[in-house]
Amino acid sequence: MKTIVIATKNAGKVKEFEHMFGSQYKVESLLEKKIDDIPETGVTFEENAIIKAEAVRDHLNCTVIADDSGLEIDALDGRPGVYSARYAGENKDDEANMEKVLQELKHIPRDRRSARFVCVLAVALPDGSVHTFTGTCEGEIAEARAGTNGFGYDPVFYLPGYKKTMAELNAEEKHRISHRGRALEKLWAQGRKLLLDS
Ligand SMILES: O=c1nc[nH]c2c1ncn2[C@H]1C[C@H](O)[C@@H](COP(=O)(O)OP(=O)(O)OP(=O)(O)O)O1
Ligand SMILES: [Mg+2]
Repeated sequence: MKTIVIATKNAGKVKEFEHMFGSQYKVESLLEKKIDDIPETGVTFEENAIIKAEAVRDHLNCTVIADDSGLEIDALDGRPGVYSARYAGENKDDEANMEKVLQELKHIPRDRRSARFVCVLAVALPDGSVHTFTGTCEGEIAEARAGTNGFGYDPVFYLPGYKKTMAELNAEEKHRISHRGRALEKLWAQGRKLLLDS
């Protein structure tokens, strides 16, 4: 089976990529590789995805996919955005991040709680090229947490069409509509050749 390296230390992402790449690839991640933390110095998801993919490609000399993603809340002018992972502090605490968002939106009514998840996948190839694919998922910030599936901000991300939070969907349902699922769908449609040729 072919191996694909995902430049992430986020166990929630790894689980989703294992699910989505399914039977076709063996997924490897930075959880089992000795690579120093890569400073995410970009100001866009695209910049950070490229930084992570290129750093690991340059280290391992193989095709690498990186995922930079986060939550944009309209009432907060797009925050936490690229700072989603460290919104409540350097230790990347999902619970504290959700609490901060809920507090900031405490007095914001339902019709002004719109938000979206954004995911940019960057594929860095050994030939030096890099290719990006973007997916988004529209929703609202719930008034309280619900659900235990997924990771990150999923318990506070409400999908009006499903009357559920992202954390109340099962893995298949999430992948069908999520920012990550949609970005991967584009990679699959437009960039699959990149993976097959590398
Ligand atoms: O499907 C998702 N469901 C809920 N929350 C999500 C999702 N996708 C991203 N998120 C949140 C988690 C984290 O707060 C931030 C990603 O930050 P981001 O820098 O891309 O990832 P990270 O630092 O956790 O791991 P790494 O850079 O090693 O891939 O957005
Ligand atoms: Mg990160």
